Amino acid sequence: MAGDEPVLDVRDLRMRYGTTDVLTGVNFQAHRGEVLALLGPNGAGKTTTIEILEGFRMRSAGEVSVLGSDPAHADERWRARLGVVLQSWRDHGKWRIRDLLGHLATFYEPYQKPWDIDELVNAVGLAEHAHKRVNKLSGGQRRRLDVAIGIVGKPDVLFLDEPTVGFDPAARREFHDLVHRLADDEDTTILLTTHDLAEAEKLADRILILAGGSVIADGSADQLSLEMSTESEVKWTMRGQRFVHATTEATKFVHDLFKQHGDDIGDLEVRRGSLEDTYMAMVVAFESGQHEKAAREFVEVTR
Ligand SMILES: Nc1ncnc2c1ncn2[C@@H]1O[C@H](COP(=O)(O)OP(=O)(O)OP(=O)(O)O)[C@@H](O)[C@H]1O
Repeated sequence: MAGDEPVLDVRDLRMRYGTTDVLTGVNFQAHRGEVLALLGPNGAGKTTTIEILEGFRMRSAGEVSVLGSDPAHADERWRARLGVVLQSWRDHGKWRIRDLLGHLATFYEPYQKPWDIDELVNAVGLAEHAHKRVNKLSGGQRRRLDVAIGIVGKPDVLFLDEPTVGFDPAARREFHDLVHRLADDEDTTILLTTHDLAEAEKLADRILILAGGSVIADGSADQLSLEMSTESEVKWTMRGQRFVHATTEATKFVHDLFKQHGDDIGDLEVRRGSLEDTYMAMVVAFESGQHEKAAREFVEVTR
């Protein structure tokens, strides 16, 4: 695979369950070391998309390439370059953590050098539980183990389906550091789904919003915020009083504020609209567009 070829290349991907079209033409690419967050309402088709890319589910139509191969026809060597963290992992209850990870690592050995198990157990924050049985772990610790299982083979591509559900704030922060480390130091390409928009904003180089069967937005959190002209919040103090103003033109507003009040302004703070504001605006705009379209079509049909 050439260096500049996309690691993930999805063109006009379609998926139909029975008579229901869930994906109606999904398009996106990802390059080496990029972190993508796939967002969208419940039932939008995020897990379906990821499962097709993992080779776990056959698509109805479209072209998909992962690491230069079609997941529907890829071999063991290809699979060994993939890391997968599912929404819930199968039960390995009786295994001790260190033994389980060591055992799983042997599957990757013919193809590439897996993680050193002690280093891995440390990286996911399970060092003090390494000799415990899986069924003795708490929910959050289980999830950490899921992540360890997903990355034990040092994958080139990592798929994470809602990886931090059940994590406490410390585990969440450790996990974010781990994702940055994998992307920056190991050049791992990462596609994750999450409903935690602050997490997506923190982790992802690019955000994809899936709605109505296709990708309705693709860009960095900043780009999407600009596209939707999401309002920023400007806060300042003046003569002992606090002020707040919401504006889509924060720079101009601050400039005018200083022109008018100069040195009287103190404690100035500008907060760009969060990804949550942008996401909500985009999904609401998309859904109201869909309703209008459906209403127009209804009028046309009944005319
Ligand atoms: N095996 C299946 N057979 C029939 N329908 C399915 C199947 N799997 C998923 N679906 C349907 O496809 C749609 C998309 O499901 P999917 O799990 O991909 O969505 P999602 O975006 O991951 O949702 P969530 O945010 O709730 O996890 C849903 O309406 C779901 O009911």
